[in-house]
Amino acid sequence: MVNRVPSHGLDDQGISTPASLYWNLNTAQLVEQALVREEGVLAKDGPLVVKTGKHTGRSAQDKFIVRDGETEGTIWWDNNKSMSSAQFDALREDFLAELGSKDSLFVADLYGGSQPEHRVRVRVINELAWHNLFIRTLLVRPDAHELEGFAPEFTIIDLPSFRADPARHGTRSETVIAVNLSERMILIGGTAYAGEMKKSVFGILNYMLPAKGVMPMHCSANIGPNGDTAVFFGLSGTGKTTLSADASRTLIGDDEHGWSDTAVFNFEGGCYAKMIRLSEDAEPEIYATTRRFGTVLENVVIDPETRALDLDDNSLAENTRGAYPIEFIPNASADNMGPVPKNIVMLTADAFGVLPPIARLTPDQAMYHFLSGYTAKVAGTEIGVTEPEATFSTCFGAPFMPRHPSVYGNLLKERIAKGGVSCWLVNTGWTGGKYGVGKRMPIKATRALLNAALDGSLNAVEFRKDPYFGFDVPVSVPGVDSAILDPRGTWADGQDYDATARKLVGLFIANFAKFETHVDQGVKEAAPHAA
Ligand SMILES: Nc1ncnc2c1ncn2[C@@H]1O[C@H](COP(=O)(O)OP(=O)(O)O)[C@@H](O)[C@H]1O
Ligand SMILES: C=C(OP(=O)(O)O)C(=O)O
Ligand SMILES: [Mn+2]
Repeated sequence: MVNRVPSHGLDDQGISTPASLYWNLNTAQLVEQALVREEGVLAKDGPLVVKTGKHTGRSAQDKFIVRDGETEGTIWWDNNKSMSSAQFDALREDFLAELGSKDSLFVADLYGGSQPEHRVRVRVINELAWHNLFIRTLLVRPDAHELEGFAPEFTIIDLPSFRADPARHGTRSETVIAVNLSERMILIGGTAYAGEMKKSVFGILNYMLPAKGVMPMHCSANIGPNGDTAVFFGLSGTGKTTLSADASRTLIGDDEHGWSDTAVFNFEGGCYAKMIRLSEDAEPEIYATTRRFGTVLENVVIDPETRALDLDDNSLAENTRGAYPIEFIPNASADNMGPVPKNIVMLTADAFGVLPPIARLTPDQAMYHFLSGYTAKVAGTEIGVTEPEATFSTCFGAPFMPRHPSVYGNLLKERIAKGGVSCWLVNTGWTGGKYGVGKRMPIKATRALLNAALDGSLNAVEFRKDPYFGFDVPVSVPGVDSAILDPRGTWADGQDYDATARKLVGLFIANFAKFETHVDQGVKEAAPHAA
């Protein structure tokens, strides 16, 4: 087994363990290890299939940032939970003791960030081979030469079997994601959901890059045939991954990017797609990744005999996931980078049936919607609960933003002010009125509208002003059923639509109150009105 110990070993970092250390194993070696250690099984066509147990998604309430001299004045504490240095010290001591009790550990040296001058060197130490495979698949893989002298700037220790102690560590539960920005260490324990690792690296870059004048973004990105980059902001489930994989455009990445003076660059080197009810017809590129070696499938149900996948089975999780290297998508950028954007798309999944499937935004409206970060969930699964649930998550990613939203907002504002960028709001949510009646927007319709927006042809059609939100909505678009362009028309009773629209406007206005003092008059006036 290739297992070259790098020049900067764990001893350099004050970490000592009798465990066998597996350094920078490749995909085949890590899959082999995962199977030998019975961490997962192989699916029919090659993917490694694993279960994460209790945690099948992120534990946002269990994430903490250490509050110290470095972070006191730089972190947006209203949105980030704090941990004291003493609590972190105790946690680190216990993590290091636990490392000492392991027989084997897997270590990967990786980059967060594709643009060389803006990346961060991250070392990830895992107790699970499949977690090591996951993070190696998701982040940017250094070449053999770069690995030799690799000196980590940040270290992540990821121990799913660790149990945090609320009394000793100040945590809320046995689960902990503790981020120490001055010691440059992240400790993840008590959860096996692999997405926690990649989003931790996102948090690091979201903290560091604004100081270098780079805008970090929770978005996907791709490049059109004319070299026109588009970025797609959106909260989880709004369609970043789905819509960015489009055969007619070159994929830069599906989730986390930086916008520097010269480029849009992926923070990652892999994608993390939702697998639940994935359709081969609507998402052929992503579907194909479920049929090859190198993909890691989390909580996807598999027949123990035939090893066939059942992507429709949500018995282990609704949030079933697939991780694969970006080159598994046929038309992916070789360097995970593209030119600065021509189009900014804000994705939302509106469950109220109020927002149109596409709208054109002025720069002020774009700022308003960026700071609002609206999406919605359909009502809960309990019988009788029919009201959709609105979520406002600023910058379309509040859980990942260590700094105040105005920091990210101002970076966006500067970029839009330079000119040459068109902004769009795209609703991938539910049409046709109240939930129960409504249907999710067909992926093909969303793609058709997006492509018309991105290739410029949408600018040639007739627009109307939305009476509530004030943005421009196309009246008809070639190749798209005009009926879906006007949400009010899809409701059985227009007055029901109006009542629901007024309610949603009220939610927007109440949510935006906290930003009023941070924005100028133009952005304030971009607020919706209860017409
Ligand atoms: N019109 C649509 N646009 C995008 N996704 C849709 C649409 N309709 C249904 N979906 C489904 O919604 C989910 C979007 O998730 P995903 O692309 O992973 O979002 P994100 O990457 O923003 O978290 C996928 O499961 C996709 O199949
Ligand atoms: C990985 C995640 O991101 P997204 O759902 O936006 O793809 C997540 O939220 O855990
Ligand atoms: Mn995604």
